[in-house]
Amino acid sequence: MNPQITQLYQIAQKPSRLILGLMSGTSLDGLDLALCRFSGFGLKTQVELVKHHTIPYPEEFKQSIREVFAKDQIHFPSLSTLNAQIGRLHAQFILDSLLSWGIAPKEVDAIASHGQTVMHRPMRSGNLPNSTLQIGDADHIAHLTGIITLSDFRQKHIAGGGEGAPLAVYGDYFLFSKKEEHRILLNIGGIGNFTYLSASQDPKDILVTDTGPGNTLLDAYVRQHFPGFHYDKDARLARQGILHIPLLDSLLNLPFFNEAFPKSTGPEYFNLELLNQVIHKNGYSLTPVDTLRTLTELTAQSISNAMQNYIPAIQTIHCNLIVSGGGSKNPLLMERLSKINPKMKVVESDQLGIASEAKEAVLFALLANETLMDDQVASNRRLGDSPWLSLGKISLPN
Ligand SMILES: Nc1ncnc2c1ncn2[C@@H]1O[C@H](COP(=O)(O)OP(=O)(O)OP(=O)(O)O)[C@@H](O)[C@H]1O
Ligand SMILES: CC(=O)N[C@H]1[C@@H]2OC[C@@H](O2)[C@@H](O)[C@@H]1O[C@H](C)C(=O)O
Repeated sequence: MNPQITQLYQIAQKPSRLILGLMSGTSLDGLDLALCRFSGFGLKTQVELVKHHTIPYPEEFKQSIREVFAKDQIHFPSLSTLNAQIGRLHAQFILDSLLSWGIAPKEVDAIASHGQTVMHRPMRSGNLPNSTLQIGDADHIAHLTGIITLSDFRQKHIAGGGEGAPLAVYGDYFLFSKKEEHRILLNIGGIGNFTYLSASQDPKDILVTDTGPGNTLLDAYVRQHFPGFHYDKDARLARQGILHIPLLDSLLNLPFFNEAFPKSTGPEYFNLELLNQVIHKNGYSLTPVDTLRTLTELTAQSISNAMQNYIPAIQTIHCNLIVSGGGSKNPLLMERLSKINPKMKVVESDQLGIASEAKEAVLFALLANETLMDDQVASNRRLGDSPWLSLGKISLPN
C-alpha cells in the first residue's frame, strides 16, 4: 500500500492536527499564511492560531497575475506558466515561513491552499454551468514542501449546486456561531460577503452571500488616478470628496444588486470599465476624490441593503456585526456602516480571538480539517443554501 495513504489515515486519527492555511485574495497583495492547530470537526472544532503572516508578492509577479486576472481575453501560455509559477512561489513562501517560525515541515500534517482566483463565473441565466478557476497547482506545493496538500476547494461547492463562493460559511458556522446571539460575520475584502448566524444555531437558518464590491473598485480607482498609491489609506482621499448621489444611485441600480440572494461576484463584473460606463452614459462629471467618497458609500450601502433585504428577521432582532478583511481598517467605511445600521453593534473580528487578517487563511485550513475528519454522519448536509460536502482535492508529495 502507498505509505502516503497510510499517512493520511494516521493524520485523520490524531487527536489534533497542524494545518497550514493559505489564501491570496483578489487585491493581489500577497499570500496570507495561517498555521493552525485543530482538534475535532464540525461544531466541535477547536482551533488555535499558532502563527500567521502575509508575504507580499513581488511587483512584477503581481503584474503577471493582473494580465490574466478576470480578463475576457488573455495570452493563454501565460496562464499555463502562472499555474506552475504560483504553486512554486507559494511552496517557497511556505518553506521560508516554517524556517522563520522554527517549525520543521515534517511537523505540519497538511497544507490547505486556496490558490489564486483568476476567473469567477456564476451564471444566473442560460444553460452554462457556474464555474470558477483558482490556479497555483498544489502538486508543486506538495512535492516541494513534502507536505500533503489539499486545494481547489471551490469546485465541489459548484458540483453540489453552489456558485463556488462564498465558502466563509463553513468556518463562520463551525467556529463562530453562538447560541443565544444573532451574529453577522461580514468580510470586506476585494468583494464583500457576510454570513448570518441565528441564535438558534440551526443550520437551516444560515444565510450567506456576497454583497458586491468591498475594496476592489476603490483600490483599482486609486491605482489608476493616484500613481504610486495602492489603496486609500485611512480613507484620507475619500474624506476630501463629496458624495455624488446620482452616481451612487446609478451604481446601486446595477443588475447585480437586483438579483436574488444568495449570489457571488468578483472583479470580472465590478471593475473600472463598468464604473466608467455608468459615468459616461449618464454624463456625470466628478473629481477623483468625489468618486472615491461615492465608491466608499457604495460599499457601505450595498452591504447594508443586502443585510436588510436578505435577513428576514433583521428589523426585529438585536444583531452583532463582526467585521473582518482589509475594509475593516477603513475608518470612513466603518463609520458609515455604524451610521446606516444604528441597531447593530459593529465590532472588528479580532475580538473573536482570531486576527482579522488571518481569518480567510484559517477558513481554508478548517476546510482541509473537515475533509480529513468529517464522518459525514450529520443528517442535514446543508448549511443554509450551501452544500455540506468534503471540499478540495488531495495532492500527495511523492
Ligand atoms: N488602513 C486602511 N485604510 C483603508 N483601507 C484599507 C486599510 N488597510 C487595508 N485596507 C483595504 O483592504 C485591502 C486589502 O484587503 P484584504 O487583505 O482583505 O484583501 P484580499 O485578501 O484580497 O480580499 P479577498 O480575498 O476577500 O478579496 C486594501 O487593498 C485596502 O483597500
Ligand atoms: C471566487 C473567489 O475567490 N471569491 C472570493 C472573493 O473574495 C471575497 C469574496 O470574493 C468571496 O466570495 C471569496 O472568498 C472568500 C474566502 C469566500 O469564499 O468566502
